[in-house]
Amino acid sequence: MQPIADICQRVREYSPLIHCITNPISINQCANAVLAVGARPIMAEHPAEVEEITATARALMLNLGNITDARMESMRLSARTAQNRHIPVLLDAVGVACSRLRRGYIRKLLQEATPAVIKGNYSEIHALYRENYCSSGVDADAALDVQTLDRTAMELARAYHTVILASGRVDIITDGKRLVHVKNGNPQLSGITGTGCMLGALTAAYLSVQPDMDAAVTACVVLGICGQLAETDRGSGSFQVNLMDKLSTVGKAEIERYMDREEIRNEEA
Ligand SMILES: Nc1ncnc2c1ncn2[C@@H]1O[C@H](COP(=O)(O)OP(=O)(O)OP(=O)(O)O)[C@@H](O)[C@H]1O
Ligand SMILES: Cc1ncsc1CCO
Repeated sequence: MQPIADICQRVREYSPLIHCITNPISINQCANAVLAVGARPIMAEHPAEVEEITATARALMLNLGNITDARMESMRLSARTAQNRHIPVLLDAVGVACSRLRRGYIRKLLQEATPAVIKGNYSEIHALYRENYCSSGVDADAALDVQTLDRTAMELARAYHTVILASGRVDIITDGKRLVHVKNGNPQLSGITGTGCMLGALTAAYLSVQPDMDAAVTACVVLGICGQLAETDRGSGSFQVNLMDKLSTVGKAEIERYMDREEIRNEEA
């Protein structure tokens, strides 16, 4: 795989524009995360302008959290533009395990366009695989284990010819041939809203310079290490501030020192 510090460095060097169509709950954290790692966010979502905006971007992030009619229409238009122009897309299946509307929408979207990466927490990825699986809320079902998600993610990646990123205590990334686990992270990351959305935004930023599964691995390592370094006993407000500080300052030395990534399977080798 490409060295993670090199992928990070290329984003800082080129300052790519990242178009994000996302939910209003975590839109600010996502924009700041993209800026912190050296890319430029644009959070445009009006259906009449998104095609024009996507065409100027180096990657597109689509996030289903807090879906509305307007955002559904915009995401479809932007996905089509990105597909035609070979702009990599990160699709974040937020809430798909608890909503028939989102499940139906994502299925249609996937018939029209192939994202470079589909991401979700364990429940969301499992819901894309098992038609009848449901869970409540946007957080992950604690009963789903890593082995189950390894299988689910690999089969989904093969079926959709894409990369699957299943986030959780262990992040799972696969393109159907390679399977990587990233164990960096901190339980405090699940104590503030939107860290999963930030992971999607960071993956889109790294996809702009590395359009394959190494972009997703890089985002998991960077967010995970920054989560570890941000740990605090002062509470979740301070953790959120520390996290943003670490994202904007983390460098090669810390990445190489703390990276906890394991290649579980590689059918290409
Ligand atoms: N218990 C944990 N220990 C270590 N890292 C964790 C833990 N839980 C989540 N993370 C990390 O937090 C980040 C977000 O993942 P998570 O699966 O919590 O997203 P999510 O459920 O989609 O979040 P949200 O809906 O709030 O955006 C990932 O980088 C993941 O590795
Ligand atoms: C809390 C919440 N609800 C819809 S999206 C979102 C942000 C984290 O996914």
